[in-house]
Amino acid sequence: MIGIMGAGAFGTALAIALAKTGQPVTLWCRNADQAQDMAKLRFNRAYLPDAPFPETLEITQDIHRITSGTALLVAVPLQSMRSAVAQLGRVDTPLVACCKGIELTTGLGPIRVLEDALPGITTAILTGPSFAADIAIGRPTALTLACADATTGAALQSALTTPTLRLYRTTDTIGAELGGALKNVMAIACGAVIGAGLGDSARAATMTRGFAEMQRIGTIFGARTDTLAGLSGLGDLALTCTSDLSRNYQLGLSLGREEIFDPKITVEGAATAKAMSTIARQRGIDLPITETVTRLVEGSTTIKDAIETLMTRPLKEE
Ligand SMILES: NC(=O)C1=CN([C@@H]2O[C@H](COP(=O)(O)OP(=O)(O)OC[C@H]3O[C@@H](n4cnc5c(N)ncnc54)[C@H](OP(=O)(O)O)[C@@H]3O)[C@@H](O)[C@H]2O)C=CC1
Ligand SMILES: O=C(CO)COP(=O)(O)O
Repeated sequence: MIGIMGAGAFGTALAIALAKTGQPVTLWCRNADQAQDMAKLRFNRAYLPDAPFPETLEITQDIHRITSGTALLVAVPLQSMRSAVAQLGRVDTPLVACCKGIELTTGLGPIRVLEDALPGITTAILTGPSFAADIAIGRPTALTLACADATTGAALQSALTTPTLRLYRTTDTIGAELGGALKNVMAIACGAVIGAGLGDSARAATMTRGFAEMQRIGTIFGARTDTLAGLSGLGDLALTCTSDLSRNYQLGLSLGREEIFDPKITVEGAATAKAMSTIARQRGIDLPITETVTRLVEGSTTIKDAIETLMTRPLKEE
């Protein structure tokens, strides 16, 4: 049995993809009304209405039903993950973080948050370019499974791969965490560029210089360059900086157009930009795009001023 915590878009999509292989999957939902609705309708009306549940997908409200088995996938937004997993109690299976970001209060990524919240557990992260809707309807998708322990990583890779969901494995958990976290910040920046009508050339420049920031911070924290250039880094950067389906990109579009954005929508890059800007200021790391996104999101700069600031920085080598 594979357990999944979080019945939002991503948790539900993974549950459907894994259950389609015929194995038992248990999806835990915190909301009683939503759980009953899903059990009755056999689809997730709130988050993924076009994807019916396979027979082997069980909905539960009993958290103890997901604490053992082959793996427990944690698919809740990063800023809520610590409080979510605190409810689990004893866990007898590897925990796989299925979220992207840097925790505002600690500066930690998903794996480190899990290990901090539940000391002694085995952890991994599943990350890379994929929209929940694509995974749920069985479109081909490739993701990175990062686990510090190579043997556990290989077992998880095998358990979580399906005919339409292909996993590559790595032991570089830092690289996988940082790539997934920072690409969302760059997606906000690219959305803002397009939203403000600055054009595709400016977006390409933002993506490329954003990737340079990802490499700069990755080097400092010990990420491997091939991880950052892989699915969890460059791959996800390419997807979310160019697709209207990305919520981070959509927030950027709204900022660029000076429109209001619905605060209930999950946008991991906003808090991550702030967390990373704090780290960069403390450690003297130059992250101009991340800093600009932080300031745009908090409303302390305008698109016009932000562009002027970025374009008039001292000239340097690439
Ligand atoms: N959607 C996508 O295409 C993809 C998302 N991801 C990542 O997956 C993670 C989750 O995103 P996504 O599923 O899209 O988000 P959604 O907004 O679709 O869903 C979030 C889910 O988490 C639940 N939740 C929030 N806080 C808690 C908590 N404290 N305890 C328990 N459950 C909680 C919500 O419950 P409730 O409804 O009751 O609020 C909801 O079920 C993010 O890090 C995102 O970056 C990764 C790849 C693709
Ligand atoms: O992470 C994602 C794609 O890989 C989903 O992107 P958004 O969270 O921006 O919608």
